[in-house]
Amino acid sequence: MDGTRRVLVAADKFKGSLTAVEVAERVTAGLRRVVPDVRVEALPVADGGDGTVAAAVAAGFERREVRVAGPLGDEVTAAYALREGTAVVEMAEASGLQRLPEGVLAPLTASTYGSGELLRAALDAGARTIVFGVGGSATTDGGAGMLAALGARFLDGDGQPVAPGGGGLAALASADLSGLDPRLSDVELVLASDVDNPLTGPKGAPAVYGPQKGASPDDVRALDAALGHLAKVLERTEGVGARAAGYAASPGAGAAGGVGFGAMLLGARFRPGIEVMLDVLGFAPALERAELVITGEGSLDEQTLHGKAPAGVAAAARAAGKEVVAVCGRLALPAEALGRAGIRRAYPLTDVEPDVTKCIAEAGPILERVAEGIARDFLA
Ligand SMILES: Nc1ncnc2c1ncn2[C@@H]1O[C@H](COP(=O)(O)OP(=O)(O)O)[C@@H](O)[C@H]1O
Ligand SMILES: O=C(O)[C@H](O)COP(=O)(O)O
Repeated sequence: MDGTRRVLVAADKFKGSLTAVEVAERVTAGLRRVVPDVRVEALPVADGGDGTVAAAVAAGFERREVRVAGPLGDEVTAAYALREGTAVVEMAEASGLQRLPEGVLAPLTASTYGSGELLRAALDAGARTIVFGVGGSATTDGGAGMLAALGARFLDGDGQPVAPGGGGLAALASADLSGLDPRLSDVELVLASDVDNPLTGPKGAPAVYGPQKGASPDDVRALDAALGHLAKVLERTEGVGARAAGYAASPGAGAAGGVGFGAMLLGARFRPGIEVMLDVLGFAPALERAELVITGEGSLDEQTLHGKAPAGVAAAARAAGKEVVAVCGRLALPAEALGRAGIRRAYPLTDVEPDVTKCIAEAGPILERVAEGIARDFLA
């Protein structure tokens, strides 16, 4: 060892103020100001939700763009990432809340059709493994739109396709999965999600995530019934049968408006999003080279402990015996909870600048000052 300090910056975005790439750049700049010869490796991370393709691209994947249907059917440009037969497909790129025209929520009509088109693009590109990162979606359609884009048919009593979105599933009379793209049976499909909710019920997708997509209590009841109905119709569909009930009750089926359920019908294996992404991004070898790991996200809170990126990074780093600190916009966890998660200390921007509006508007320069503090505490 030559005495040079080695740091790995593996943080998620600060949603609303900094991308994960910007977080890594700002932290690096702050560390260098105090310890000019510090060796910093940047590995922006994501947990399957928005920012997942950007993290893969930062790690060396090729960015590919495709025109697909947005949540309401209007065309959008969506990206996926590809490297050596592995594609990283981010559902939010096609069906995310940020893709809603004018940002107007559409809980009953938003469809995952475009996510199915993105998966098809990955198949067209020759992917053998597809990591399907979900979360941040505008949709609650059980993945029916996605399945339709891949060749399934969802018909009403008159034999006509049902209307797009979870609301349309109430009229579902029959389903036909025989036309699904045959290439799906030859690929490894991994469902990367940070939630373990089932499809329906009190912990299901409509009840837990419907309201943030604009669903009223009545909409939640309607969507819960519609997704339950989808599972029942699939139970009597050739080639699916009892598997549908099993998947509906499985952890992760309720991810991203039930797209987890649809992905399971395609043979997807559910894995916690941050674990999958750390593998895909090459975290383990980077970790080996580092002595200090800096992770983080916009808000370090109770949710963070439940499978969010910093918790996954800290768990892996602690298992390798590395010191972990975190940066964040706001901190809502006591020191003991951080300690249990393997985070030695958290550095919120609000410690440097108590005015939260400024912390968001001037997040970059403030984060640099926060990183200077980390350098003084751990590297000087
Ligand atoms: N620069 C910032 N300063 C203070 N708080 C921030 C800043 N950036 C983001 N936040 C807070 O973090 C929240 C986003 O949390 P984050 O952990 O990034 O995403 P998620 O919603 O996926 O958990 C924002 O709503 C805001 O409260
Ligand atoms: O990260 C999320 O937002 C959760 O996975 C829930 O997914 P959703 O918001 O797309 O329903």
